[in-house]
Amino acid sequence: MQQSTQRSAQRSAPPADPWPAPRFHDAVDAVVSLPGSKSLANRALVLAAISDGPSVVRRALRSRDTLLMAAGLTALGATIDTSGVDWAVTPGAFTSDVTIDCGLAGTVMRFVPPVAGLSSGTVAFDGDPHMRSRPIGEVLLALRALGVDVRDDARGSLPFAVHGTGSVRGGTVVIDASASSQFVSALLLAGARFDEGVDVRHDGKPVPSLPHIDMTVAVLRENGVDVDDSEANRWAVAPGRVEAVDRTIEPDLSNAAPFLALAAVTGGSVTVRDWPTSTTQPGDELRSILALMGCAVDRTAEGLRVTGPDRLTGVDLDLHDVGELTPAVAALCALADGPSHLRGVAHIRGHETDRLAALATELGALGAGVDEHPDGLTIRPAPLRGGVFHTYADHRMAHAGVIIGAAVDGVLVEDVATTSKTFPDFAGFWSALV
Ligand SMILES: O=C(O)C1=C[C@@H](OP(=O)(O)O)[C@@H](O)[C@H](O)C1
Ligand SMILES: C=C(OP(=O)(O)O)C(=O)O
Repeated sequence: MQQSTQRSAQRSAPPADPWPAPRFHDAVDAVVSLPGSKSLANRALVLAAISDGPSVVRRALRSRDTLLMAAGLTALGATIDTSGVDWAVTPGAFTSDVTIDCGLAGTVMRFVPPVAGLSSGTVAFDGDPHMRSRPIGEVLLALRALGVDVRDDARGSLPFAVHGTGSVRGGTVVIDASASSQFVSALLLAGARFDEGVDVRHDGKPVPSLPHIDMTVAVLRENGVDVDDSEANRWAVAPGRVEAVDRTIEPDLSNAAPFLALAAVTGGSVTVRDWPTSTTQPGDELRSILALMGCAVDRTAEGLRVTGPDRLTGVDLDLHDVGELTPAVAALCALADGPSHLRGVAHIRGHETDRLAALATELGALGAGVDEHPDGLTIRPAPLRGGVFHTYADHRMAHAGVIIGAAVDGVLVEDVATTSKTFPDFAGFWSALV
């Protein structure tokens, strides 16, 4: 029987820890409405806070990362009403001395400091313990080169403080963004409000997650900002106003990965409602990845439907552009009928945890053959057994764990609540599909 799941608020009791991942013995048949995109929501919030009028972020995602972003921008001086489904944002004067908690949100740690440069107060940044080892140094160097006084303990990481003067000179800056596309997005998002705008050039190994920079460019243009991205590895934002934001947030297509994977591993069918026909979200790439693994992928009147095959095919994939999909894809590879090679994702060692090491350890502990390479994984499926799947405070490791648990008896996912980073009540939502 087809199950339709539409949940919007945190309403379940806190999940057990470790959490027995639901085992799906039958082919799933479900239609789901997923919460909004973290990447789109946090870009919209930043632009709204530095825009020239009252804004609204519709169907905002209510998750740890977006609430941290809202709290950070509110601390700076914006007014953000997060009480409803649509969040009203009113820009304000940025004048206070404040401390901003980045949690484990890359978008908060990278996107807010350039905005803080526009404040006349001192803005201190810190976050979760692991956040102190996620890369940010290139953004701090860039801000200094653009005229911002940034003080840290010389390690180029959290904690640091931006001593704003109320304006940022801006201009041209060369950075090495090979560790994260968010370095570039951060400078572009605030760049129109710098006196000279900003001209960012990348010099280094290829920038990962380039579609996320394209997303940044697209949302800037939607809000009236003039961006020149006609040359590879160079993005120039002209100085000017940012128009008020009125944007409906699309469902998070990267967070669709475990749900579509559920169809893939059970040989069933999952439809994600409201899958956009055109999008800047890199998660849209799931359509081709799942098709390569043998799934049928089609659009229906309701959304995007994935139907799993009898047996999943192993794949050889370069995930450089879509690194955040790696944990879910790796879990699928461990359940495929042949070996897979995932490449091009050295940078995900700097994500919420070292995802390559974590995946190799956790999939390996359940019986998969996994070789860890500097930039990827080779995964050789083998009969898997139950056990505790550790998540290292990483929401996408939890997604990998529940995918394995759907197909293997006795998998317990440690700290499944870490999924609240980008998905409210993930465990309740997932359980409702059994
Ligand atoms: O700009 C964004 O919203 C994101 C960019 C990517 O970061 P990296 O370039 O660090 O991979 C992605 O992995 C992350 O989940 C979200
Ligand atoms: C890398 C991710 O997050 P962040 O925005 O914290 O970098 C992610 O969500 O996979």
